[in-house]
Amino acid sequence: MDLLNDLNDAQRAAVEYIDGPSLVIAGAGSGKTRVLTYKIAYLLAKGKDLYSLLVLTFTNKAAKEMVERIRKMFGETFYIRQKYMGTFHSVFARILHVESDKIGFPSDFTIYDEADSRSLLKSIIKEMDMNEKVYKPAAVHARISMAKNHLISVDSYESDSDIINQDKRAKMPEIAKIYREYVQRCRLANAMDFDDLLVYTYRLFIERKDVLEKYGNLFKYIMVDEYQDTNYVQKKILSLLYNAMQEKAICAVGDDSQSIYSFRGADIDNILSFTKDFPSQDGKEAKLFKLEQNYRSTQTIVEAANSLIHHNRNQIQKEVFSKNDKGEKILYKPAYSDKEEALIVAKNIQRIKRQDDCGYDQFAILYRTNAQSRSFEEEFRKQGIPYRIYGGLSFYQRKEIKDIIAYFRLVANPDDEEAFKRIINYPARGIGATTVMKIADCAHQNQVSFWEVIGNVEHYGLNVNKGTQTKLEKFRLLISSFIDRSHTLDVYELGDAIIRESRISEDIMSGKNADDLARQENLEEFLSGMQTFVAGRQEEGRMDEAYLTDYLQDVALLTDADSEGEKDEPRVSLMTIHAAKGLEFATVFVVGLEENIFPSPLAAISVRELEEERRLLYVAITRAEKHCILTNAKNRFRYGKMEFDNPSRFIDEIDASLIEGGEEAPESSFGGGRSSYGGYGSEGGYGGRMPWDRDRSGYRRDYQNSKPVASQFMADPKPAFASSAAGSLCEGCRIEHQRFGIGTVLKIEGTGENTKATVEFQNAGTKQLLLKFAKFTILS
Ligand SMILES: Nc1ncnc2c1ncn2[C@@H]1O[C@H](COP(=O)(O)OP(=O)(O)OP(=O)(O)O)[C@@H](O)[C@H]1O
Ligand SMILES: [Mg+2]
Repeated sequence: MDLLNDLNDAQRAAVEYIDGPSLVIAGAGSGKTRVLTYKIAYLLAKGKDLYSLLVLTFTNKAAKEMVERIRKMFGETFYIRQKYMGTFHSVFARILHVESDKIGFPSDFTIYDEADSRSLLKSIIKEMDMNEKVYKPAAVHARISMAKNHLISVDSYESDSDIINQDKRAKMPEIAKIYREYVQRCRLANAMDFDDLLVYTYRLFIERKDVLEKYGNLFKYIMVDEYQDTNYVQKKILSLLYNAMQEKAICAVGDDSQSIYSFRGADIDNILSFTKDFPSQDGKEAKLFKLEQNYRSTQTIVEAANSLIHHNRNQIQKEVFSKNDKGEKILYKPAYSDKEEALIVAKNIQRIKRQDDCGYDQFAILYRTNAQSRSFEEEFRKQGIPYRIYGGLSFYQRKEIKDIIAYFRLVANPDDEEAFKRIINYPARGIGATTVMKIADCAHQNQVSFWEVIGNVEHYGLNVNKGTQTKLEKFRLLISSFIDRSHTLDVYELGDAIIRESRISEDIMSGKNADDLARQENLEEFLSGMQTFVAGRQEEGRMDEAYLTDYLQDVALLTDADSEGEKDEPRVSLMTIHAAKGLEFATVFVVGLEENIFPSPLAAISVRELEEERRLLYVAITRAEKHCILTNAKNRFRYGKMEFDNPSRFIDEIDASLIEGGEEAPESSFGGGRSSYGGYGSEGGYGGRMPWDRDRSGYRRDYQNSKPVASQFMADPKPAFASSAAGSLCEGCRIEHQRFGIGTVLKIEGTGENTKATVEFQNAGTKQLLLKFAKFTILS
């Protein structure tokens, strides 16, 4: 078949095998996702209906890209509805919206996002008179989420002594109680959190064999991307569906070296037990395919990534090679400070952009934690480099947008407690916190929703004065009028009415400062997003379906990597490595490669966690097609104070012959090369010898054999930076400052305690230093 000509033999074999279960295990960039895409096309060409394919991708965006590719193969007129293609959460939310009444959940349920879940937990913790400092909502949520993803119900949780003991050790013995209340409150609000979308799907399939059978008959093929990151409940759901299929066919693709979600319950063993979990019709094992050629990256990048991952003991051995160009070495650029790190990245972006004549969208900055984006944002803004942040606060998480969406949610599902609390007094309508507390009490005593209470104030004995009662009634009428219109207006028209009549527009449009303008832009962006949604529906001829819930579902389930934002100009992408999974960029910067950041300090305690951190770096490096640049900062402002960190041990683990750089800027000041580098970590005042300071790749060994030019600096190892050197400072001296890096002294003024030096730093501009406090060493 022509279609398959642009696949290699191994990929082609994997695509063409459609008669039973198969697993493709292969390294990064070897075409796993491509195999799935072509397999869909292949099945369609063989006459299968798109509806009969269940395709689970890691992001909604990935699903959309698959559809686009298939469209290209079949011609633009090919009409595709991607109802059963998307993330586990979005596909099963779609199924639940049709079927949830069969397990006693009204189908217009709301989806609580992470913020809603935490806010509800916060209320519960407060109501139960527990200490919020001990019972941190995020930590409690993580525990509950872990339980749900392992299908541990409240009852089993309570009666499991291991779990209870763990909670006791974590000083949160009452989590079981919170869990119980949380589940009840979600029920009462007719809401499901993210984990519930999986848990209730599982229950639906267990409790209603007829529903399971329906989907078992419908699906002719199941495909799963990134299988290594599936968790227990996901595997269980797949397995139920699989067993219900008439002809059993599933294809999962994954890479155990890229399993990076165990903190969310992902189980790397799923990939190992796949062949057992999904036996073929005649009881045989699933067919295993291996892909070995990486098409994404240069040889050097592939080899560097391989050399790193080989340090993991628990890894399936596999070959990955590239026939692309050898390419440049991995560039390693250490910086003095986070500020300088951002500068180095910006400079290299400009350099490569000129050199390769490419757009800003060819670059990605990948970091371990979201908080690290700040220094890059500042530098990029200063230099006018357009960028976009994925993650952190995604568009739909911003306050003004969440407020508007809360109106939508309440219209779709008036029992939604979190939405109710969010807008009962926004924009301000004189309904204070005390009133809300009273409503909450009343609702809990009577086991009804907030909305039910304000609709029947007297019946439930809500104790508020006449004035407040009038205000509540006005609010109720406002929302009711939207509810009435929601049956006739489209989402955009409804949004427009809500924004005007609730007076949100007045609130947002009146301000004139920069923040207000940003909010106004967001509001406009939001409205145009709704227009796009409506237009899409019209195009598909689906104006009749209840699409307010659909719209809300789309919005609630957007993942970090899904948000696209303005497409007007190419931008540098900034994101966490977790969000970058499956993506590729011509140039990738992996930043913040420091002990205490990457590997994360928590990971240092166990081999298992350390291996996961290593896989995370493997994922990061393998996103790069042509250039991969690693950076770290010796000094970094964190948690409000200056922190000193050694370079990440992972840098040492990459085959040294594949890396260049590593010298301090500028290159000549320390005798060059990487030799100067180890001096900091192994002897300086803020490092000392670390257990992992092995003499392996050459950094430290080189250092020990070489005679550093900066002998003054090295002669005074403790502390490495000292103001005692100030006595011999002269104009024209070159110094290395702890924060500002290398600079030349222009002028010295004053005497004794008040001596000041004016120093021009290479990367931090000109600064005046009071020598008494300044921390620097003299270089020459
Ligand atoms: N046979 C091929 N010919 C040309 N290009 C290919 C071929 N196979 C894969 N590619 C390209 O190589 C890149 C990587 O492929 P793909 O994203 O499918 O890999 P992957 O195994 O899913 O990677 P990851 O593990 O990062 O998810 C893509 O740009 C893809 O189009
Ligand atoms: Mg992939």
